[in-house]
Amino acid sequence: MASSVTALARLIYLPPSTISNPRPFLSPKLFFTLKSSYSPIVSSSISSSLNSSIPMSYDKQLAAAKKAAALAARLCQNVQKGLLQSDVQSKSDRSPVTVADYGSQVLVSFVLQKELPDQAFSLVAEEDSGDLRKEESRETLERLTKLVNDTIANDGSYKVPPLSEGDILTIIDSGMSEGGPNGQHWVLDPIDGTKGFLRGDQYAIALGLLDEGKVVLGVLSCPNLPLESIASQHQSAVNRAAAGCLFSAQLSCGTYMESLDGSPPVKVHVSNTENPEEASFFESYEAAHSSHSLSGSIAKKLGVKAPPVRIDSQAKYGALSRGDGAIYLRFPNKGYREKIWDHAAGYIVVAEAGGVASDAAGKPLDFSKGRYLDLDTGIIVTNRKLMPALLKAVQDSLKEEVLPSL
Ligand SMILES: Nc1ncnc2c1ncn2[C@@H]1O[C@H](COP(=O)(O)O)[C@@H](O)[C@H]1OP(=O)(O)O
Ligand SMILES: [Mg+2]
Ligand SMILES: [Mg+2]
Ligand SMILES: [Mg+2]
Repeated sequence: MASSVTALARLIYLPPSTISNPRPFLSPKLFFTLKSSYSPIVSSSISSSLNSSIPMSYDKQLAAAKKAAALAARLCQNVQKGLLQSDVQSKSDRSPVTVADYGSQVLVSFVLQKELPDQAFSLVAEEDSGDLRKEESRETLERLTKLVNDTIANDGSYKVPPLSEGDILTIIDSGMSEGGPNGQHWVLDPIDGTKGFLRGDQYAIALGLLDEGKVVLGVLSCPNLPLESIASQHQSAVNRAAAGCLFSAQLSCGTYMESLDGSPPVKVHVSNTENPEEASFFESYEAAHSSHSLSGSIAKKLGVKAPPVRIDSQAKYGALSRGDGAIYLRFPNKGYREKIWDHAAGYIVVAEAGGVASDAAGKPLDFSKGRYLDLDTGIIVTNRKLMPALLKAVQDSLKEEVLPSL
């Protein structure tokens, strides 16, 4: 390493003392500009030597991710307002949801590429343009294009000509990356918790960044999540409280929450409780997404007294990261394959707040395998003190229960 840094120092005329302690003399910006523009061999040997002791900064990517997820939330909120006003919940027509899912994906991809023009762009996202290209989707595509252009124009940050329908389709398909263990990949669920979105309940725009297969930052935009704890509130009271939370986390930097209207961020921490009797637990609102009977039996074995808090989407990870509850249990039907966009952002939001997520066998979640998580049975999330007892209760309950097949 010393020889690489010596060569770099000579090239850019840094003082000799920089060679033994390079980082303080290089602002993060200059350091990463140098790192990316210097020859690949030297730059990789510098970065691997430095990475072992100095954490990489993802500040710029985090700022872009927050902006993207907040703008997408605005589009989703507008669609959801219209959806509830037109009482479309009682109809089988799900097109407004589709418009919001696609619109959110377009805005996130658009903002990331505008904010980070010098970086290679790879996005693993839930939606693709296949259905939108069909003749019967003409009206949806028209409406989507207007919605996206109106949101960009109202925001005012980007002076660009309106996007065409063709642009919209192309941007949606920028999310078709396969991810994997090498390089950086954004991971996006443009609306996580579609059923909650339809009901007017919880949903999240979930955006994470993988670097060499590890989640290094995550943002959860939760437009309907109350700013105050939802620990034991009744759902109707929860719905009336001031809402709209943006969680953000970066590796080794903690987790922060701010309001979507722009209050200053506050650091959050998971519940510290070691006593299961004081712990409450989250699970899916939808019984089809996660076995309520299995989590009920686990909670009972563990000694949890409180009834489950059932909400949709990765808002559960956000709520857990600020200590609203201490446990999140997720046991989909046998055969259901979890996607990385359903957990990447939530995973780091909880981990940086002091929590831990694993599969039902206690293995850490592995985001490096492509679009799917390859895991055993379910996902469990809690604080570090409760994890051993939770894992035992999970394994004992799993022995007793056979999950239904899909
Ligand atoms: N059959 C299913 N089992 C488990 N999860 C599902 C199923 N169908 C959809 N999902 C996904 O589960 C997540 C929400 O679950 P929950 O709200 O219960 O935590 C969403 O990512 C949702 O996808 P989507 O992103 O399309 O809404
Ligand atoms: Mg999802
Ligand atoms: Mg989704
Ligand atoms: Mg979906």
